[in-house]
Order: sequence, then C-alpha cells, then structure tokens
Amino acid sequence: MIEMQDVWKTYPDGTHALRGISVKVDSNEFVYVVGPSGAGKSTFMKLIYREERPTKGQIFVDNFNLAKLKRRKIPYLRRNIGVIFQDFRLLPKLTAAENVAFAMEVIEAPPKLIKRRTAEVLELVGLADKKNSYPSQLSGGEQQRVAIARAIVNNPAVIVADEPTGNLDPDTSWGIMRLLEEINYRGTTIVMATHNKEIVNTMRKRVIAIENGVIVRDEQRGEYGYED
Ligand SMILES: Nc1ncnc2c1ncn2[C@@H]1O[C@H](COP(=O)(O)OP(=O)(O)OP(=O)(O)O)[C@@H](O)[C@H]1O
Repeated sequence: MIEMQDVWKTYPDGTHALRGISVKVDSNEFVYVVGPSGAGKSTFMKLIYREERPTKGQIFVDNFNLAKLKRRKIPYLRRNIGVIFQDFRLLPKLTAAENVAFAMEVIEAPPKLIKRRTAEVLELVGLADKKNSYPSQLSGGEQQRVAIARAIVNNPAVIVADEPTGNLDPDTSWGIMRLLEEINYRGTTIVMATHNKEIVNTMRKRVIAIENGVIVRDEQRGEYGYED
C-alpha cells in the first residue's frame, strides 16, 4: 500500500528532514508515527500525499510511483488519499455539508452521488444534524469530524492524519480516535502522526518512531516511548 525505499528529504535551506527511510505499510494497517518535535514526522506524512517530493529514494502509494508522478497526475493520487490536519482546515464560508461535498465536486463526481455520499459520511461521523452549520458555529471536535467526513468521502485507500487530536481536549480526542478506528475497520489504511502518549499506549497499534530523520523503532502493538 505504502512503500518507501531509502527516502531522503533535504529542504532547499539544507535541512536534512529525512535521512534514509525504508518502510512498508500494508493495506488495512493502522500506524502511529511518533518522535520528538522536529524529528521529521510531518515531512514523512507530506511525502505520502505528495505535498513534498523526496530528494532521493522511491515512494509507492497505492500503485502510484511518487518520485515519477507528473504534476498533472497528482489529483488522481489525491483521490486515493484523505488528509486530516491538527487545525482542521475547513473552508470557513462553506457549511459542513458544503465542505464535504466540495471534495467530491473537485473530482467532478455526479451531483446525485455527491448528495447521497455527503449525507452518508456526515451520518457516519455523527453530524447529520449539523450539516448546515458553518465551521465557526462548530466545536473543535465537530470541526474535526467534518474534516474526517471530507477525508473519507471519496473512499480513499489511505488516510494520512497529522496530529488529528492536537487541538482537542482528551474526551473529544477519544471520540475522534474511535471514529478513525471505525474507518480503519471498514478497510482504510491509516497513518497518524501524534504526540498523544495516552492514546498510543491505550489504543495499541503499530508504532514507527522517527528521530533525526531516521526510523529508530518499528513495533507491532508498540508504545509511545517518550515522556512528553
Ligand atoms: N519547508 C521547510 N523548509 C526547511 N526546513 C523544514 C521545512 N519543513 C520542515 N523543516 C525542518 O525539517 C525538520 C523536520 O520537520 P518536521 O515538520 O517534519 O518535524 P515533525 O517531527 O513533524 O515536528 P513536530 O512534531 O514539531 O511537528 C525540522 O528540522 C524542521 O525545522
């Protein structure tokens, strides 16, 4: 599903964010990516959804060879990857339903399907009754649920979540985690960067630890392993 072979990422200012990452994530896995601040977690995630290109090495995601992927083909990759951020990144002038529908409009899905599927995913994330609310009228947890609905609406093979609970209180974070677990259970691969020790140590999954741009640990049912 996801494979990196000796991947290096050096930013234009000379920062070596990743230094020789090789890893395989199979379809249907749930993986936490942990590590100290500045270790390279976000860079690792950005390479998967092709926000950044590797300086060296090969990356394969769902049969796409990212090092070779032409710019005009990026939208085809993005259909297969849902991305969730710490700060939700909803469009403020669109309602919850419109935010979700927008992700289908950009891939030119038929209007009837957009209507049906938008209602379906808002129901799944428990927000059917808030479909006409604007992001500013929603709590942080509700906004993240809309973002999750948007991420899954096109049935992606992979969800990449970069600190999805980073702005949320513990109770709300657990709700978001249960939802991600449900989505994983339904067949979507999930790669999630997190600093949340409690969640990693309670909801045991594969843990990949990155430090200074290299993988220092990769364990099934692993632990968080840091004190913060
Ligand atoms: N666009 C950029 N240009 C230059 N350096 C960058 C850029 N983005 C990230 N970096 C640097 O690359 C390294 C890895 O950053 P990255 O954001 O991947 O770390 P992280 O593990 O996600 O950190 P955090 O947990 O704080 O979010 C850091 O030294 C960071 O300063």
